[in-house]
Amino acid sequence: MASSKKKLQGLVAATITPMTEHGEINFSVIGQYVDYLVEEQGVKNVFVNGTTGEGLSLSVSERRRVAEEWVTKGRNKLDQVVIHVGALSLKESQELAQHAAEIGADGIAVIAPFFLKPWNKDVLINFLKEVAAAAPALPFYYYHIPAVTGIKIRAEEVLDGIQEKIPTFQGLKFSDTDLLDFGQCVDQNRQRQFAFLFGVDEQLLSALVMGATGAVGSTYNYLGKKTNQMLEAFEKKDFSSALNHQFCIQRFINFVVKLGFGVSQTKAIMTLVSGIPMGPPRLPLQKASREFTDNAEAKLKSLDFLSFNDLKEGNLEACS
Ligand SMILES: CC(=O)N[C@H](C=O)[C@@H](O)[C@H](O)[C@H](O)CO
Ligand SMILES: CC(=O)C(=O)O
Repeated sequence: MASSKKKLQGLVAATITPMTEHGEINFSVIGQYVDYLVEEQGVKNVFVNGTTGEGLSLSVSERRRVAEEWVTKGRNKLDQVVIHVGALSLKESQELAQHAAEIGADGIAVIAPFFLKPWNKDVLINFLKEVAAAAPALPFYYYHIPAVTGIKIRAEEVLDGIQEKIPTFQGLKFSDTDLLDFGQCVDQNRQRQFAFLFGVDEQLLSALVMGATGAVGSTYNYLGKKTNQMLEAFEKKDFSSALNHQFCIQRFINFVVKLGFGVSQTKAIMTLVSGIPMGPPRLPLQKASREFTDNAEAKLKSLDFLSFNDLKEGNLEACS
């Protein structure tokens, strides 16, 4: 049985996979990356090899090595290391699940296979169940990201009765803007102690109202501190200040979304903010343009997300 001793809560950074200019994984900076998340962003949980980590663009052996590095470097520093083990091949997914258990990860997550697709809930559950069974002692999270997988089966349906099929089921990572579906996932499972992790960073406050117990996202790599301030304000029921924090985060995300925002841009922003070289993404993604990075940098500075020593009057749109 999965141990439910520690529930996954708070912010979870969807980790970037650092790469060299030649497209190889740069394992050497992961230790530094762990320290940065904990010390500078106050983020103590990670979600490895997901969307942001280009997990589906890595080979199985690369995915194993990346997972090992995070577990090893995160030991005694991070609270939880969750490994995304979803793949198109059930066999690969099971291999990765078993491996995650062997190396001492804290949980596994799986997306719906998206090439040959499960067309209904029962088939999707059967797939997830077979993966979960390969790591029978690890908490299992279903990763719902319909815009990317193209699998539109509502999360509320997937969760209905899931614990009977997958005893290790422990939560949902919900990366969609349908708050009706998300709210119903929470409402229909109130007695069950599941983790409800929201994955649309720019809308996290609305999901907190709807019952989210935590959040997994790409922006917590570099806006973790700011987002933690929002969580604290929400916790204290200071909703006006929580809203100010959310709006501040939205100003940045809205700005980059309009320029074109994805994993490549996340790599560029994180390199800029943390000083840790994340390198280019792997094909089919392409490196963010110089123009994007310059614009993002100016915006980060004006919002005070990046120190701006040469501006004496303070920045123009910083939020308190
Ligand atoms: C599609 C995608 O990558 N979503 C991420 C996690 O689920 C989010 O963290 C977004 O990057 C973030 O909300 C910005 O849109
Ligand atoms: C954003 C997210 O959760 C992921 O990269 O998988």
